[in-house]
Amino acid sequence: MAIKAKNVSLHYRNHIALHDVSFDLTEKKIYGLLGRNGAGKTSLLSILASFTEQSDGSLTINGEAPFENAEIMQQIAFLYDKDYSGETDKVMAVLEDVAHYRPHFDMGYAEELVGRFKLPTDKPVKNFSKGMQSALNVIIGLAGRTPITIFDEVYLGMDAPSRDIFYKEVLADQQEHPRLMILSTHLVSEMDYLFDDVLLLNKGRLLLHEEYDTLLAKGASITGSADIVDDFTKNMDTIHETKLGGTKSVMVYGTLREEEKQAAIAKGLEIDPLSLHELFVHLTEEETE
Ligand SMILES: Nc1ncnc2c1ncn2[C@@H]1O[C@H](COP(=O)(O)OP(=O)(O)OP(=O)(O)O)[C@@H](O)[C@H]1O
Repeated sequence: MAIKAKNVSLHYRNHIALHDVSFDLTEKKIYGLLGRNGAGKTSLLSILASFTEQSDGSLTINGEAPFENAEIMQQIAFLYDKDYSGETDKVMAVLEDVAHYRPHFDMGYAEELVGRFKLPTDKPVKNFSKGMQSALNVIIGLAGRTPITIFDEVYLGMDAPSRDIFYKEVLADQQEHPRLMILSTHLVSEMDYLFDDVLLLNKGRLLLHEEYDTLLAKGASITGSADIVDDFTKNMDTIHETKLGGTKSVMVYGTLREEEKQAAIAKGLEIDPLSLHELFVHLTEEETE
């Protein structure tokens, strides 16, 4: 499976939702797609899932354009906040329906997950709570074992224990049946351990695509006496600052070389790693905030 996006833009009537987005996703791993509200995550995923066509640029999946391409659509599962208000069938009937058009669907696993999420089997899906409907989407996505599986903020309404089951199952099933999986989210601190790679969208532009470990290695917080911190970080890319009395803490982005770290420690500065949550918040912060 290879997804290649080259200078993809998407314009709605009077709004540019995606601007010049380029990336290659070529491995069977878990890609985390992060972005604030309105960053363009759903717009991008809709193009990948062939629901929408880009206005400019090219997007190919295994070398072909996905839009209205039945063969490519077979290879992709797009799970999103679906409206089940008209679904009069019960959960097992819905899953059997899905299994008909998903060649890799594992009904045994789906039934196991219905039990794990404690979904009622005796009432129509339209009467499920929001969190139960989201769990059904998770089950369809996991048991479908589709080569490209996309979960677009699929956890909406799920309580913390249910989300925890979702995350654990993603990891366990991905281990057994690797596929190219994309998880879009803004629950970054809760899900960061799932990601092999991170793509960060900001205002319709792709700010970065990095391996998770590489990205984390680029962030650091440097704390100490304000004037020493200022001097040490004056040529660095600063993404956030806090000051308390004479002590200052500066978050920097970019790779801090080993000798720079040693020099900082020698000056009495403290260097700490940043979390993905901190990088997400500060890299996407408005200038004026
Ligand atoms: N059909 C549409 N017509 C006009 N503008 C739209 C349409 N759909 C989305 N947009 C706009 O495009 C931008 C990106 O929206 P999108 O839903 O892709 O963001 P998102 O990152 O998924 O956001 P969220 O995290 O809030 O779900 C937003 O400003 C949104 O208002």
